[in-house]
Amino acid sequence: MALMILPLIGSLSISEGLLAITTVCLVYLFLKRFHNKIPEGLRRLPGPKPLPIIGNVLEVGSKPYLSLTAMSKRYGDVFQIQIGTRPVVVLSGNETVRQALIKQGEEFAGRPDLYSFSFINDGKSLAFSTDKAGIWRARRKLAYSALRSFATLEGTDPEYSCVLEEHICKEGKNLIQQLNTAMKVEGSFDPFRYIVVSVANVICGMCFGRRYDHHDQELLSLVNLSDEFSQVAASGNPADFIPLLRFLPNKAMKKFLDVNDRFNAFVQKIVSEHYATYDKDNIRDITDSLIDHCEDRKLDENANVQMSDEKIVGIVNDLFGAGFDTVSTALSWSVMYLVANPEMQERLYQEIKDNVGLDRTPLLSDKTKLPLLEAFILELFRHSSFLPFTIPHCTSKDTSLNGYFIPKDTCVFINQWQINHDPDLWKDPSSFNPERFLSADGTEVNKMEGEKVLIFGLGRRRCIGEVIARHEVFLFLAIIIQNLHFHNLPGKPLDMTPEYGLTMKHKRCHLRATMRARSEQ
Ligand code: HEM
Repeated sequence: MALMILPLIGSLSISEGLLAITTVCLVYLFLKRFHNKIPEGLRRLPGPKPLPIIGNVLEVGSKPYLSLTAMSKRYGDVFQIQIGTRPVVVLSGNETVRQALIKQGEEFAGRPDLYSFSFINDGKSLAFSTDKAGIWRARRKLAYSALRSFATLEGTDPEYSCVLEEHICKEGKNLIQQLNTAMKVEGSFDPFRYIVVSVANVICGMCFGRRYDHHDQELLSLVNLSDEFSQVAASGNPADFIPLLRFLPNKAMKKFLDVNDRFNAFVQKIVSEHYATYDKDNIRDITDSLIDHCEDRKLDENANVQMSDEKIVGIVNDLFGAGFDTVSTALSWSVMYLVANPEMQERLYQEIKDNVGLDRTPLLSDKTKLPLLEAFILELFRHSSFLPFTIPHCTSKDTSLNGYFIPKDTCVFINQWQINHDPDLWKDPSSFNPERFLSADGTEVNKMEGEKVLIFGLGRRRCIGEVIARHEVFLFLAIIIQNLHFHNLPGKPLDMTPEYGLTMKHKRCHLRATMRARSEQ
């Protein structure tokens, strides 16, 4: 750039040159000042001083949930960092996050235009794309109602209250068999490898009307790669903020692109098969119902929003993707916490034995009879905070929070981990203690305490799969605790260190399980 300017300077006199340089500098300073102008009565965001080009990347480091929590102690609930050259506002604290996402929800509901997001679902993702508010709202409504109606449909077996319960119970029982066989054949198993297929089958059942064998190579190679997706899609991925990094060799980004391509091709193939066999009078699953919606063309008449067929049917891609990785991560962590807390594992088993019995599969209607299990799940969400940040948000207009000015189009990180570990909200936050959620006599879950746990986001962007996810985690866990006793391999201590990503996972490891003996039953 400088070399291109030199010949021009050569044709000027020294005083003309100085005048030109001074003018450029003054214009730059004026624009900078104008750009950063803070409206009267509001304050400039606090935060660490950024370095040129890289900003605060070094301070943020490889565990942003910890470094940004530490920064919130110094700078407060609303502060600004710079990743590369891009300013990012970080929100912490229960009250502040509720104020932003609920009371000022409209202003904080956008998504930033991040480089990595443009590859997810070919840039047409419901969760990650920068769709205009009207389009996003219409798609979200469609996704939510498709999900709800296909979860609550009557199942094929009257034993179950709905098709979701039927899918989970059948997959849960099958999972027990798979783990039992793995124990007999190999003597140990990698819990995530089996859990992820069972969970994927529940969402596949609803979205595509099919399930896959635990040894289906196509599904296995796809769902077992979710770590690579999660690492790049996480808040604070430098390639999203420092454009130069996109052109340098980047192994994680290459794998991310590959996972996205394979994922899109997998879903696309199923969608094409659905188009070929679509019958208006026999809507088989969520994919059919979305195709049906395109055929009818009665899209959100009130808002008068028009969307392409691709954007409508593409919703199934988001539901499938969001539906298996999150829930299988939660369940895989659950098994780790059971092994790390053997007494708790035994108490949970006793609770199921005493209140459900051992002759039938636990059902959703058993929830109120199993307060310790419910408390365990809440503590699992809180302690692991395996979704440490929500998906990044973005401001839709100039706004302010706690008296600080935040311009339009600012990228916003919501630190869920900080809220779940805030000593002002939780007694001894670093200890794993499900009892913190139980009433004094241990018979009920304290709902108010439970609502303080932040893992599904809040407000307009709150997870649309929350109810389904909570049902899945509860039922799968009840079934596996009723049937199996988990423990670690002798001489192999558990490694509970999370690996940072959009969903944080524990390191892949091998565990053992013994079937609960008949005499016990
Ligand atoms: C334990 C399991 C789950 C957790 C912890 C979880 C958490 C989250 C979080 C934190 C967000 C982002 C909220 C924000 O940006 O503020 C989200 C968004 C989303 N989730 Fe979930 N989720 C789970 C399961 C599911 C399931 C089972 C589905 C669907 C079947 C689902 C579908 C979605 C979708 C479509 C969005 C995007 C919403 C939007 O951008 O408007 N999630 N989830």
